[in-house]
Amino acid sequence: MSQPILEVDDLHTRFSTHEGTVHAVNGVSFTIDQGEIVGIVGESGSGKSVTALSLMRLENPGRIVDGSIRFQGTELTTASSREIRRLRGGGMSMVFQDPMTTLNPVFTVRDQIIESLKVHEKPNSQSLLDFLNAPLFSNRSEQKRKGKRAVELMEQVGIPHPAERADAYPHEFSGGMRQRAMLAIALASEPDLLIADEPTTALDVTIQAQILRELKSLNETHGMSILMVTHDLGVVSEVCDRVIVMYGGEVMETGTTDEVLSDPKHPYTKALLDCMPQNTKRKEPLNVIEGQVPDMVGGTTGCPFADRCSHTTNACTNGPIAEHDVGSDRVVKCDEIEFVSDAGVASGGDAE
Ligand SMILES: Nc1ncnc2c1ncn2[C@@H]1O[C@H](COP(=O)(O)OP(=O)(O)OP(=O)(O)O)[C@@H](O)[C@H]1O
Repeated sequence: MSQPILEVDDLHTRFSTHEGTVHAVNGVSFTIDQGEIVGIVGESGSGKSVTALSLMRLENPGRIVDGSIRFQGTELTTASSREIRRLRGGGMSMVFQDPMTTLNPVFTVRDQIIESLKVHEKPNSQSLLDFLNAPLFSNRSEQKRKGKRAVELMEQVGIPHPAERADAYPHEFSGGMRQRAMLAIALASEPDLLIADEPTTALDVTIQAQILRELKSLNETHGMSILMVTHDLGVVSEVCDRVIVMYGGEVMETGTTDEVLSDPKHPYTKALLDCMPQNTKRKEPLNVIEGQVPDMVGGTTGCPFADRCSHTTNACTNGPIAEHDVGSDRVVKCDEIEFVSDAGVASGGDAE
C-alpha cells in the first residue's frame, strides 16, 4: 500500500470579520497517497480554497485554530517560516484559478520560471547577486542553464514554440497559455504534491481538456500527487482517483471516484450529481439545489446541509453528526444514510 504524502487531521481554519468568526474549515480530515490524484469538490463557499490555502500555509488573514497537517512527516501547523519556505520551494506547489493574480505582469514568462527554479535550488537564501539582480560573468552559464530548463518546462506543459515565446510577458499570452505558464512555474520546483485550485474553470472546454491531460500525464510520468480543487464533478470523474465532497467547511463524503460518483451515499453528493447537465433530460431546465450555502459565521450546529436536505430530522439539526465507514476508505457524514441508500435522495425535495 502507498504511503500518505499528506495527512490532514481535524483541521479548523477561521476568519475574524465584522459579522463574526467565519468557520471556513471545520474539522476536515483526509489523506493523499504518493502518486494519487484527489479531488475536493463542492459548491462555491464550501471551504475548498481555504482548505487548499491552509495546506500551503497561505490562509492569512485566516488562522488555523486547531488540527494537524503533516506533509512528508513535517507538521506544518507549527512549522517555522523557514521550513514552510523550504517546503514551498520543493515539496508542494500551488496553481491558482486566475493566473493574472499570480503571474507578475512586468517580468517575462522565462524570468518567472527561472525565479521558481532558483527558489527550488536555494529555498532558504537569497544571494547578493540575486538581490542586486545583476548576474556576473561567473554565473552566466548557470543563468543559461536555467533559461534552457525554463524552455523545457514550457514545452512540457504544452506551450507551442516555447523558445520563441519564453520572452513574452503574461499579457501577450492567451488565458490557456497563461494557465500553462503558471503550471510551468509550479513544476519548476519539482513538487511532490501539486495543489491545483480550479485550474481550468476560466478556460474553454478544449483547453480545459488539454490542461487536465497535461496534469494526468505529469502524475503518471513523475508520480506527482495532485490535489485538485474544483466545483466540477466532470473534472473529478476525468482525472481523480479519489474524491472529497465538502460542504459548509466539512467533509460530507469521501471515497474512490468510481464509488462516490456511481453510488453516492450522502444527500449532498446525490444533489450535486443531480445538478450535472449529463443528468438532466434534453430541453429540461438544469436541476438546482434549492437554498444557499451557509455563511459559516459562528459555525453550525448539526449538519450544515440540514436546511437544504429533504430528509432532515431533529437529530440532523442538533448534531453532532457521526462519520460512518461504509466500505474500504469510504466515509459518509450523515446519520440518515440507511434511508438515503434505501429510498434515494434528490435536491430541492425531488426525492427519487
Ligand atoms: N478572507 C476571507 N475573509 C472572510 N471570510 C472568508 C475569506 N476567505 C474565504 N472566506 C469564507 O470562507 C468560506 C469558505 O470559502 P472558500 O473560498 O474556501 O470556498 P470555496 O468552496 O473554495 O468556494 P469557491 O469555489 O467560490 O472558491 C466562505 O464562507 C467564505 O466567505
